[in-house]
Amino acid sequence: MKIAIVGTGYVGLVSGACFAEMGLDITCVDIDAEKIEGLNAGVIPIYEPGLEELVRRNVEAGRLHFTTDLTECLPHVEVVFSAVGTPPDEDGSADLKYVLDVARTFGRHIRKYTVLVTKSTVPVGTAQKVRAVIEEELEKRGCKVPFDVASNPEFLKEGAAIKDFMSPDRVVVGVDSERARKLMAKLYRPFLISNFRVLFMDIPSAEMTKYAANAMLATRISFMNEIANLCDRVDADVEMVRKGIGSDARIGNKFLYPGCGYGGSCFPKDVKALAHTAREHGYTMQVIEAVERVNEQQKGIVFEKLQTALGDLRGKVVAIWGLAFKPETDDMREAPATVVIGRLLDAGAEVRAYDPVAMPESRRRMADLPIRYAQTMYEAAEGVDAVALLTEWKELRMPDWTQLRATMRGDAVVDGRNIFDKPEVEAAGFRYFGIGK
Ligand SMILES: NC(=O)c1ccc[n+]([C@@H]2O[C@H](COP(=O)([O-])OP(=O)(O)OC[C@H]3O[C@@H](n4cnc5c(N)ncnc54)[C@H](O)[C@@H]3O)[C@@H](O)[C@H]2O)c1
Ligand SMILES: O=c1ccn([C@@H]2O[C@H](COP(=O)(O)OP(=O)(O)O[C@H]3O[C@H](CO)[C@@H](O)[C@H](O)[C@H]3O)[C@@H](O)[C@H]2O)c(=O)[nH]1
Repeated sequence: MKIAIVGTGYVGLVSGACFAEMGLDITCVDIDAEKIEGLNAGVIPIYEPGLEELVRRNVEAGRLHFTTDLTECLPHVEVVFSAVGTPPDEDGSADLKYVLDVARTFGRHIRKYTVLVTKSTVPVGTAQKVRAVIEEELEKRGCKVPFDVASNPEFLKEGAAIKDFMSPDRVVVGVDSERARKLMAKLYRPFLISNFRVLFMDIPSAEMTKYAANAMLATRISFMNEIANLCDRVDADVEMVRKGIGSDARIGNKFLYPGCGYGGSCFPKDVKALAHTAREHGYTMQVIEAVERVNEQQKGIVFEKLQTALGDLRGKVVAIWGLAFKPETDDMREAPATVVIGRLLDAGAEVRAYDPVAMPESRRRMADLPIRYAQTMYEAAEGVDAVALLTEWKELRMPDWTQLRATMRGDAVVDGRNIFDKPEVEAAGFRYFGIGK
């Protein structure tokens, strides 16, 4: 089966490579000519474990192709996945410009029955808009080509994207025709061969499921961050509390880690977009709006702890360990590091930074800021007053505290992800500041 995937970002490229691995013939399409040129030359535009090898293998096998022109492959494919970005607009709503652009091209050029599947995260009601755009284009052409639209939200996590795509907990598919349903079932069968967990539903429910899932996960994080902030004030240890509640099967132990706030290209934008959809329908989602407010506040927690530790920050030097919004990615969209670094510099502090993979991205994103990058976590910490850990990369988890104590000027360690052993850090002569522990 031949399919096209439009948008060659985290979702599109991973989906394309994984479908190709299952033996399908995939064409990945992107309007970014530089990206496509790079991909055709074997350059992967993002850091995602395992992706480079997966792409190379499938390109070599002749199953994975890259182009800037959707119209070129459209006559040959049965399904088009739309995995373009849906960035937040100024009012928090999802900007559907790219999604509707794809629909327009689809409507202008299809010649036979094809299904347009939206994989991007889009607000409930988007499929109707997509369908209307396609119908409008077909009408302009004066022809009646059969087509279907479908919703197939993606649940992969960056850093574990291939594993998540290859063995998903479930696949959610919103359809309104039997023909599209059969096609989608065929497409996903190889991924779920021993336990078919494709949940078919109506399209609005599928669109809504994606936001509900992200909002629920974000809610757990903001909830735990508030519990941690209270633990700080009453001398309780949130790590004990986390274990205590996570062992209740009704609660479960995942996504209960307090820290310096959630970042990334999804939770912040999707929580805002859900709240916006609700308001558009005359309803205020109070829990969801509070989740976002708590997160905004939490992104400042490391800065506040540095203030507590160091007092006036003017002239103080701080090492930032970890810049990406989470480990195993170079993505810095909405990363807490951007907030902490901005506030430190505004307060007159000097910033040294180290991240195993996100430094090129950080240099690009914060090009105008006077950040000094280091080659190792130890180099970043030389002569500083405090170190602050923001991303729990594996290589940052077991520092040699004795060595650090000898080379640092000050004695403050702010653990924005609660990964260090407080007694061990204190035994080496440091003052330890965790999040609720
Ligand atoms: N990043 C994730 O982990 C993740 C996970 C699940 C869902 N999502 C959702 O999937 C969607 C894509 O996210 P992403 O992180 O992969 O985005 P991204 O920004 O990494 O990639 C989007 C790509 O689409 C391309 N594009 C835009 N308009 C186009 C057009 N008309 N034709 C061809 N290409 C076009 C851009 O050039 C870009 O390369 C979003 O809606 C996001 O919310 C993301
Ligand atoms: O207990 C936790 C778990 C996560 N985080 C933070 O939450 C953010 C998001 O992490 P994660 O969910 O692992 O990464 P994403 O790649 O953003 O994935 C989320 O967003 C994607 C895009 O919609 C969805 O597909 C995924 O299912 C959903 O987990 C990161 O800043 C994490 O540090 C916490 O603070 N505490």
